[in-house]
Amino acid sequence: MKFKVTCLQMDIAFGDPIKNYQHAEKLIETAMKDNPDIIVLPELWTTGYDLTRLDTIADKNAETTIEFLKKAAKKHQVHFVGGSVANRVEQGVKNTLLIINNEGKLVQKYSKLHLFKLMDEHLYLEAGEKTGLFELENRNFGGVICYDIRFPEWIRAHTVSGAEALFVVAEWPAPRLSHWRSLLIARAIENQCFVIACNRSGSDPNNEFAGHSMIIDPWGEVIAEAGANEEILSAEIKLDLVKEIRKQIPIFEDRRPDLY
Ligand SMILES: NC(=O)CCC(=O)C(=O)O
Repeated sequence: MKFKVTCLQMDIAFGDPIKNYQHAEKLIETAMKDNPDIIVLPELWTTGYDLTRLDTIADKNAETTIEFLKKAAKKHQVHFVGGSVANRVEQGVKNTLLIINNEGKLVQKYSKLHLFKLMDEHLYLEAGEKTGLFELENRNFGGVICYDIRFPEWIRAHTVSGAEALFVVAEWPAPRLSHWRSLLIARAIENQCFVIACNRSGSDPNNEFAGHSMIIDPWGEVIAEAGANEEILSAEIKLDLVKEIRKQIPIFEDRRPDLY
């Protein structure tokens, strides 16, 4: 089974959800010319990292963003790994990834587990509590957010539970581009899974972002990589390759969870 996946590596207007919805809508229209099966958006794409103004700009229960994505999913009959959104819930604001299927149904919400202190997330956001496992067309996937990729045991929790591809949504700054690339390739090799990673481009008052969204196969080969600027990046992922590679080097059989 194969899926065409498309990352919308977009620039994000700081603290301006209306502008970002309009911009995303245009990018989705353009991306659809290539007939993708799954469209991926970056982390916090409606607000950027405007954390001090979350009181006014966070999306209550992510309702507006869910509606936006549901409408686009139904119109274009495409699945969305709909990036993450500043999601106002009872306990505070979470950084929540939204998965909407091509019938316009919300199939999963995953809130970022590891908050990134270097960008003050711990001061403004609440951490999530469960995995980002989800199913589309009866295949198993995992979804995580940016800093989460520094925690191999968290990614492993998704692949031992059956994920064949890992989606990563991010706002990863340019000075750590080499970490971004190495960590994503390592996660693909050690988990023998596809990695589809959508970063943002552009800058905000505090950071310049790296771009370089990547689509990596389960052997660790980069099958598509964006540059630093805004770009729509697509590739086909053939999920049967996961089984082949896991048969060739059977790390899931050989690991020793009795000792570690
Ligand atoms: N938005 C993030 O989680 C950024 C993570 C990051 O930059 C890192 O180095 O890790």
